[in-house]
Amino acid sequence: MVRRDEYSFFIDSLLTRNLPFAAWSMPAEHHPEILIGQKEDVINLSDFNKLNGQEGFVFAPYRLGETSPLLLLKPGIYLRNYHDLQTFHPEDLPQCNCGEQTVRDHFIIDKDNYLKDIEASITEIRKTKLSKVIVSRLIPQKRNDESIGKLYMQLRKQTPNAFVYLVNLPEAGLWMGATPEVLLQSHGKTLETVSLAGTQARRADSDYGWHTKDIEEQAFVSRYMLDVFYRFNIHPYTTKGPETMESGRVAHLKTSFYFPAKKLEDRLGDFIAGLHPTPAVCGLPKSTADRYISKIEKHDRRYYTGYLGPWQMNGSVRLFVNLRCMELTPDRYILYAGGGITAKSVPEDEWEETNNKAKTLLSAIEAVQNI
Ligand SMILES: C=C(O[C@@H]1C=C(C(=O)O)C=C[C@H]1O)C(=O)O
Repeated sequence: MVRRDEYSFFIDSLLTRNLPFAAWSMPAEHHPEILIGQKEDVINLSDFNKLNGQEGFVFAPYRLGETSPLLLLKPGIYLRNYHDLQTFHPEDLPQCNCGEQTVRDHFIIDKDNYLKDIEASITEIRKTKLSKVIVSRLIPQKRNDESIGKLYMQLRKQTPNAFVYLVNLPEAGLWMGATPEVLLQSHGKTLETVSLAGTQARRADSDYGWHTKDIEEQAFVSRYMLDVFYRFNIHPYTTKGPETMESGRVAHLKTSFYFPAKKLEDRLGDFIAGLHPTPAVCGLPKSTADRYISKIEKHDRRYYTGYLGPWQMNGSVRLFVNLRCMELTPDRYILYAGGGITAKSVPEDEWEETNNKAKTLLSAIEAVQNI
């Protein structure tokens, strides 16, 4: 058996036992990592700043709520490469008594109503203090009896430059995604955070030019990062970008910010609570945009535009914003996609942008359904 088949079989065995786990691979790294636990290893944190002093795999929602708690899977069985996977047998683990997944309603907006919402958002931006808001929608896709392990392998193969994950946690459910956006990542003694915004379809020739709308939108996010740095007394720092970053079927504008980790020490949890949600997924001014999102979006974002990743495991932090993701229900995949609306937005283009963002996951689903 090739390694990929073994790994997909491994994932399917964990799912059969309904075990809580998080599987992931880092951008441009090919080895699999997986953390497996039991029900009691999943803890529910009451607030974003409660991460200080904790360790494990974090799965955080966009907004804290009863249906979407902030979860941490504590370090239990941690496998870090193919060799670890080969020597471990999920068949030996007991079935988890984690309860069935809650069946939820998902509000699916049609194109006409989405375009109307984007029009309304542009009008709101022109006449109020709101300068940018991220509006999102859900895209359903039929789930047949394909192997989820195979689907995860397919997504890993198609998007090697993303943080590709599959998470199964009681209360949150089953989620998969391939996100390009770093929230906070350590490189030895340095921390990196990123401002990512502006989207266009990926080009075969990689010869990208950017419109003012995208350049401004990304600059808004960078500006916000600097405000947070100021509040946490982070200086000096270095920057790289803005530069084009390709991911899946789209490309974005990205600036990376680097600073010494010792600037934060035991305040890392507070820093994350200060950053999240960034204007890349919410808008500006942040609280006005957040209120507007509650009003305009008829669906619950749950973990989409939240963040996830290994937190303080082996002393490092690798958190990503939960984009290009979907919730797996027994009969449907529910994809989440959105885009930043500014005064210069064109509704039809925004609709297309969400379609382009969803293509990464849709093409992986199609590939495994057509085997
Ligand atoms: C909101 C999403 O992506 C965010 C919005 C972007 C934009 O508006 O151009 C670009 C990257 C992300 O920060 C999404 O993928 O759903």
